[in-house]
Amino acid sequence: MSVNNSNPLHHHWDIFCTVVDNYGDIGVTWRLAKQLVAEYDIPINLWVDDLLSFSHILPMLDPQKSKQTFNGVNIFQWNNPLDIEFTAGSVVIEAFACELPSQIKSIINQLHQHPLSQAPTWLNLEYLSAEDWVEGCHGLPSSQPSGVKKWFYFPGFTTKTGGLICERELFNQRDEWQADSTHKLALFKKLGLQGINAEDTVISVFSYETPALAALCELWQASLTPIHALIPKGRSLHSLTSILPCDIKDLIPGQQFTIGNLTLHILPMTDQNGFDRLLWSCDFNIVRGEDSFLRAQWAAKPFIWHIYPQEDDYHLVKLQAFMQIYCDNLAPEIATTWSEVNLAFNQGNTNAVVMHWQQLHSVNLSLMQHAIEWPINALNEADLASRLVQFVNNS
Ligand SMILES: Cc1cn([C@H]2C[C@H](O)[C@@H](COP(=O)(O)OP(=O)(O)O[C@H]3O[C@@H](C)[C@H](O)[C@@H](O)[C@H]3O)O2)c(=O)[nH]c1=O
Repeated sequence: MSVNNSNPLHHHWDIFCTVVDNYGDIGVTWRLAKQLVAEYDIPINLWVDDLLSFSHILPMLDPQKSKQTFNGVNIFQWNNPLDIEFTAGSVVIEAFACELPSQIKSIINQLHQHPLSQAPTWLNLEYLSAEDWVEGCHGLPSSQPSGVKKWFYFPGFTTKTGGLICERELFNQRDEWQADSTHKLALFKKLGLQGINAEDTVISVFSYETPALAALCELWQASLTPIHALIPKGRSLHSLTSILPCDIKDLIPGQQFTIGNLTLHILPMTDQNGFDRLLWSCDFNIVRGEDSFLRAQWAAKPFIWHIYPQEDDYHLVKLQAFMQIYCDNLAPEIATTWSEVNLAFNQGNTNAVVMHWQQLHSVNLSLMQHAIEWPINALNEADLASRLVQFVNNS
């Protein structure tokens, strides 16, 4: 590995991602990488330390292969120390404060100090939050001992933040999909989910563990009309063991079982496009983390956000910050009901979640209308990729 760069810089960008747990870190970086290639024609190298986790949301990926290309993105196995030749491009992104390999840091430093070379723009892509302080921190530089600057890039919901990931054609594609109910029925069939009629209520569930989910399932069993809960094999099911017919490990995608008017379907994991279409096809989505949380908003359907738990319940501060902006122009009774459902779900408060879910019925139409209007407002005219490209050009 050497500093073989002299001006001009190579055009490509490198994105580094460590998989902490779950799929969010790789989910966000993979989505951004695809968009930068497709919409900005930027060659992207995505370095990932855990290809096995990645393969759950990109089933065609071979976890054994150290180099492969999908959607025009070069995907590299990131081992420490790095065992694949690295050539600096014009941008290096460390996602979510993952520590860059020391070889790469020293290449960036050497390029910075070399009078005839230019170092890549070095960015730290942060987690999404709707909190106020984000505006003040977005775009701040931190000077490294060598003098090179690392920039902090914060996604967010206002014009003074880094924006939200959203592909240019996404809303058109969603509208076309949702205009014809045969699309959702065809998707359910393709996923091996049986017995779902066009007028049935369909709810996708991609949450963490919480007793609130079991309480809702109990409520749904007594519903007067059929409800289908679509749940991938994973963390949500750990809260439902008392109603599952077998061990979670023995469940297979496509399997379904009915209790009262509730049918639970075990959902196969799909790629991200498939997951989007699933969210577009359901009446209500229970999502989590960072990426599915945003995709549920883009689906223009009502949702519950099960936020990733943090120490000292800090996640509840982040939840409140988002609920405040989401409810900003909602009538008070709608805002309160929706917020209370979300809070109860996140706090695992079984009585409260059931009570507030029942109240959702009376505000459902307004909530659905709000879900349709929200995505345009939330984008604030520019998505994350376009703001990021502009940020890099200006830095
Ligand atoms: C269920 C499903 C999900 N997905 C994708 C959508 C998302 O990109 C990804 C899930 O990511 P998230 O919704 O963010 O939830 P997550 O819980 O998996 O990830 C979390 O990981 C933690 C380490 C982070 O700190 C959190 O902020 C959060 O990102 O999986 C598919 O592509 N296909 C599927 O079938």
